[in-house]
Amino acid sequence: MKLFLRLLFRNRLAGFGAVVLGAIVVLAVLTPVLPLHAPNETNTANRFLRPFAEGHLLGTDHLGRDLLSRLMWGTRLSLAVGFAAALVAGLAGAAIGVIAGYFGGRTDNVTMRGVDMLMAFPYILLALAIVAVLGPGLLNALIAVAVVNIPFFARNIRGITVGIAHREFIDAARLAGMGHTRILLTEVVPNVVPVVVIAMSTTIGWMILETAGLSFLGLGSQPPQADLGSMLGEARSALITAPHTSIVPGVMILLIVMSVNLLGDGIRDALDPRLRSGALARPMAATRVERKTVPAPEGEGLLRIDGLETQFHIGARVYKAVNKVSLDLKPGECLGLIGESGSGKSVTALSVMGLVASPPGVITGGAVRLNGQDLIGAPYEVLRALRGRKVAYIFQDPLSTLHPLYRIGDQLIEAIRVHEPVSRAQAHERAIKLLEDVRIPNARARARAFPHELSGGMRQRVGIAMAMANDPDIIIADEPTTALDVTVQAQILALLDDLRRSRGLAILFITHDFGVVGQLCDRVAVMYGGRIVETGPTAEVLEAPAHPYTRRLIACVPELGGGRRVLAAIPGLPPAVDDLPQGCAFAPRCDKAQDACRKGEIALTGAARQVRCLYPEVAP
Ligand SMILES: Nc1ncnc2c1ncn2[C@@H]1O[C@H](COP(=O)(O)OP(=O)(O)OP(=O)(O)O)[C@@H](O)[C@H]1O
Repeated sequence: MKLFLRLLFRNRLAGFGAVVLGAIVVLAVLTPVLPLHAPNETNTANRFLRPFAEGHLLGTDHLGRDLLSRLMWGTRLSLAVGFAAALVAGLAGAAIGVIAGYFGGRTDNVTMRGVDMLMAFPYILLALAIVAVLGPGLLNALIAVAVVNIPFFARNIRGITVGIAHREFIDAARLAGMGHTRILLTEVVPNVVPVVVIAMSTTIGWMILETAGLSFLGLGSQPPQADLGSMLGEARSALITAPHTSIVPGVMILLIVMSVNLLGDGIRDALDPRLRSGALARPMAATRVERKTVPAPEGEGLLRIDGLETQFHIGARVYKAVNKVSLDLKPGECLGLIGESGSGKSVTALSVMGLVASPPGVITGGAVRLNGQDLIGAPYEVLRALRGRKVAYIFQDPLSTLHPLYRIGDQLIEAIRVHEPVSRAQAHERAIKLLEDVRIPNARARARAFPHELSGGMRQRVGIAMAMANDPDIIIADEPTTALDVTVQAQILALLDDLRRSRGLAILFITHDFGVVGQLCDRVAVMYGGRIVETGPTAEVLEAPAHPYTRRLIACVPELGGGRRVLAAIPGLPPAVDDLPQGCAFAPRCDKAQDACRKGEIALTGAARQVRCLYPEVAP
């Protein structure tokens, strides 16, 4: 709740709306105890008194009734009717939407076609027709406004429910033997409530306006009862001679609707977790850079990452995903980057080409040098020219990176032609050659396939072919074999190894599996809590790990024919990167940790083999 209020008031306009609406609601609630004239007390001798007349702060209307008093009572009524109509429309619409979306089939067809029929009428005509049937009166106006708004809620909520009804947690609830009512109440409804609240908060203003419209036409509140719409309606004939009688309720309607809408927008933004993390904001073309100093290069190399710091800024929280990471990659070399889930491997890899989404990502320090050229903060055009051309990526799930509606051949042709002005026919021949290079059988026919027609292993080969399309110098492979079975995994690793040897490719290989590192990588860097904790030649690190974390990671890998060995899981969880402990981040899970490990900054020491540990297993 505190977070919600903070997010809400961060939006100044929403805060302004909340203050104005709050003041109006408080006044409306206090109206019966305020020292006001009776709202219906007529005094024809005092007709159309101007504002600030004695005893009548806002003047009087055509029957000499006190405008201030009528305004307060009218506001009270209009607010109550608007809120009640929103509540009725929201609850009824949500119930229809949830039932139609959850049960689907005929239930969905019948209810939604009924809703469509309601929507086919212009809403104000429909409201007029309903009031004409029920008869004029405030309650009937409320019913009419609620009914014409039900379709809006029903369609919205049905859409959300259809998405939820096929999710795994609903299937799990069904498998657990839960009945429909229980699933609806405990699984579906809690997921749609925020959407209902958001939709209601943004439509209350509209409903207040519609109710006022019906009252203005004489179909809502009946004389002498005042609501804002009827006050406007009665003042219509004196619009020129006594404009204040129209202006007073008009300004109040404006204030209420404006403040409700501003507040509604703020509530929507504060409640939507995607907006909160910036996921729906349009990401910048390259990661935002806010670095104060540029570190000097620490050595040569095709790719040098020096003291890279990448953070996620979400509200007041700062997630230090990558914390002063330095790595280097030579031509033709394969460097493994290993660590548990959440250790910062992917964010490191994406930072290289400025691909971390901003907001919320920010590169706050360090340098990434490709052949000596610093890429951090480089203009977008420079990065774009290098992406795919010099540095290409392969991701874990090719199904999510390949376009589902284009043939793989066409996607390869597009990848080639982004960087090279070759004809389509030439690009097509190159695409076939690439597919052959990644050992896709019958490449010419396969080029006409859509991604869903290929197996996981074949798709990953296409992913590799896409990465190779422009003959890059470096491939950054982010867990490319995690989703594949071991046989296919071995084939893909062999393919990558062949490609790197035949083409002199450098590979940054991200994985959480030491077995994979052992097969492919010359050197390995171990990451934990956003920092490198150990680096060195793969064989040496595997043979004699220096950091207790590396030792525990290696101990988790089963060995074929390795005899009976206990696979020791690492106790505890990796640290939250928005709340990293002092000293060594692994200390809370380490069986060798001493007091000194929990203080200050622990340096990465050593040369060819480096370790960030005060009590390493072996001296680096
Ligand atoms: N958009 C984001 N907002 C906030 N934190 C994020 C965001 N993206 C990543 N993080 C955090 O950054 C840290 C590093 O994430 P990263 O994806 O690099 O880990 P990883 O080691 O690649 O894990 P995995 O193997 O699961 O991909 C994690 O703690 C993660 O929670």
